[in-house]
Amino acid sequence: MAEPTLDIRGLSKSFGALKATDDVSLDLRPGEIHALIGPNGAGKSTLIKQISGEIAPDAGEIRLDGRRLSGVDAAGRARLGMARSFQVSSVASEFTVLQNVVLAAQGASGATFRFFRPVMRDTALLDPARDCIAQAGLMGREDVPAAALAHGERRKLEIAMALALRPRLFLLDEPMAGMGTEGARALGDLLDGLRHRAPILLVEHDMDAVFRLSDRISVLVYGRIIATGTPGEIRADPEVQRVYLGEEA
Ligand SMILES: Nc1ncnc2c1ncn2[C@@H]1O[C@H](COP(=O)(O)OP(=O)(O)OP(=O)(O)O)[C@@H](O)[C@H]1O
Repeated sequence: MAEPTLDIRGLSKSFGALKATDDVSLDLRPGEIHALIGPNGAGKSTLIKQISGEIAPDAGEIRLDGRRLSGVDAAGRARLGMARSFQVSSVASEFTVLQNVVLAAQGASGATFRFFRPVMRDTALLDPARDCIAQAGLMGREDVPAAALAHGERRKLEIAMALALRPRLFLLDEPMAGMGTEGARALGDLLDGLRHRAPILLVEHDMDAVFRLSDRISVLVYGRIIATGTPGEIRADPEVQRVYLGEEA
């Protein structure tokens, strides 16, 4: 079996008496979409924040490509290729699609400050940025200000910006939120293709998308993983049925 890209062992985080994540272990393998599902308050966001470096775990270990990440902050993890998307604040509304992607690429390179106009003439930055825009399905929209994009296009811009990080993996937190049926399906198709660029750890409440796209699903309940398996295994798991999926699946 291929070495996991991301390997999480025994991750725990408490807020006072509340164990938000409790001895969580999971891995993300090359080429896969691994979904993390669970009821509201199960600890999904807390887990993602520990992986991205926004919250320090109380215990446990995270490895990216075999390298221990303790002591590496969120910016350092992003530079190592951990692309966390759908943090809307990272998009600059007044800048165009192309400018946003170039800025993301420049930030990821860890380059010190450079003046913006020369950056926008630098083909070494522009060509890969245009590639990322095409892969995210935004070809022809390069010069549109982010503020003028439709909701679904903005999601695509966030994907293009994540691609500009030359990611080793994607951490996607509820990408389908607010998309509508058609939009969610189109975004799902995009994610389906992206997994071959870098594996995806997907937190998502849209169960249709989760069961359609995922290679594996882990179910988190009260901070603990109660099951990990293929969509078929998860659907058939009696405990998952009892505590979470119920009539939904
Ligand atoms: N900074 C914090 N301080 C105190 N408690 C917190 C903090 N962050 C999260 N929690 C609590 O930890 C638990 C897990 O929250 P978390 O947001 O990780 O769940 P979630 O599975 O992402 O939920 P949702 O599906 O609603 O987004 C919840 O009970 C929440 O209230």
